Amino acid sequence: MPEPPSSRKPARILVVDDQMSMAEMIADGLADRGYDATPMASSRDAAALLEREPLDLLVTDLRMPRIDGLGLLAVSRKADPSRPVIVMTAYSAVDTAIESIRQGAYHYMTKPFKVEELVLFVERALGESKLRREAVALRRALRSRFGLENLVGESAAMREVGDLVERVADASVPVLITGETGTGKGLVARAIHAQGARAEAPFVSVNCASLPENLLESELFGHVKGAFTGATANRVGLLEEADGGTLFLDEIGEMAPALQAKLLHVLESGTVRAVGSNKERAVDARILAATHRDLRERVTKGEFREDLLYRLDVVSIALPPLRHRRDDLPALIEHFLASAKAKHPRSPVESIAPEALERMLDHRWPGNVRELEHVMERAVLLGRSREIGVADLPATVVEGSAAPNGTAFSGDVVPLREVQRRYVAWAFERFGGRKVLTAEKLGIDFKTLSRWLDSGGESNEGR
Ligand SMILES: Nc1ncnc2c1ncn2[C@@H]1O[C@H](COP(=O)(O)OP(=O)(O)OP(=O)(O)O)[C@@H](O)[C@H]1O
Repeated sequence: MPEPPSSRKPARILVVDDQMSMAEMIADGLADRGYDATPMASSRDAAALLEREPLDLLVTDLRMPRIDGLGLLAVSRKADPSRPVIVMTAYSAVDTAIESIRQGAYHYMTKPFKVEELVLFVERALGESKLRREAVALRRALRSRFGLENLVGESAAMREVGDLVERVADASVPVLITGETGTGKGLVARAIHAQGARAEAPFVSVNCASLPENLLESELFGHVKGAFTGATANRVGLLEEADGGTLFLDEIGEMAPALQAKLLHVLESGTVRAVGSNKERAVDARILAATHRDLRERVTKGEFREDLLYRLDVVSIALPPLRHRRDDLPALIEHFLASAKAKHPRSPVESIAPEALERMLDHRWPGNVRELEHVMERAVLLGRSREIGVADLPATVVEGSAAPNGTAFSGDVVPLREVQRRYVAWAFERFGGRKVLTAEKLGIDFKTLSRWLDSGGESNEGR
């Protein structure tokens, strides 16, 4: 596709009419107003030019030998669908002119017309196509910053997530994104927004757990002056700020019941009422919500409204914990290694040693992708050599890989004392029977450790 015109260069316009004098007259008129206009009588030559050159606009007669105006319109649209085309027609051929609009022409002018009239439409068409091009460029930029390509991971689970994001992006339905902390819920929300029809409109995000109830209420719904002490002016809420775009409600599970009811009202009525106001205002914000909680369980406990859950859970995207998609680890490690290197260009780190990689592959990653991101950044920042070694990894990663059998949450429940005994024995073994190191790592003193090991758990510690 031809490049959009630079703002300094005059727009290039091709004027085609089989009567050369007519084409010239119009081109002269346009040139007088600062356009770079070329007259042409042969529609064949014009077609070749339209295919080859980054022209900004086409003005063409409809009735012409060989390739007529509709033909030229088709050629132009194929070469550059965003290039506006204005057709000229005799009064008797208005039907064809209307057909040309159906086929994508911007406007038709009935002959005879004044050049000033044409100039008006040329200006408007060029303005609109510039805006469209800018919007496309902006959207592309947004997509590359927040789009799907930022969701690293080729595991079946992540491919399914990517697929769902694409399928729901353009719809305006709410999406509920679930998953443990750090699994990428925020990233998925941004990708849905950036991928969809609302990409150019605002993406507004709020963490429902971070604010007390009354503050969150006025953040979300806005307030009018005097609604409460301190409300010294009207304030537009986030729902309205996100009008036309997306509102991302993170940690929705923490929202207080009264606010849940107000949010449900917004979803049902498409209107919002600011705190202290009696006026409902229409609002069109797409709601994306995320939680690390099991909302169904919260519903059972009476802590979350079932009707709101149904409204939010039109589509849900569940992000699996990282330990359930270990296939993604190598790609994620590489991704974060590259981004950490870009952030810390003075670091000598280039790669990761096989042993360190092995430890990372074994780790349970309770903090999921966020934890991995931090581990990589730390290793790149602190690393002194080309390779990240085991010593560059935090103790949690190095030691935490093999959870002691006694502490795995499965099977029979055993008394805490027994868990403690088994854990201590496991740690002792892990540190090669070195009592001082084991005691230090467990955060207990040497004597306590000895008692625990000697008594097999019959310690009177803590009694
Ligand atoms: N699949 C992924 N590819 C690349 N980066 C990811 C991926 N998943 C998560 N991240 C990165 O990990 C970090 C944590 O992700 P995010 O904040 O989206 O998680 P979250 O599930 O919303 O966490 P929380 O529940 O704690 O808010 C971010 O920096 C994000 O960019």
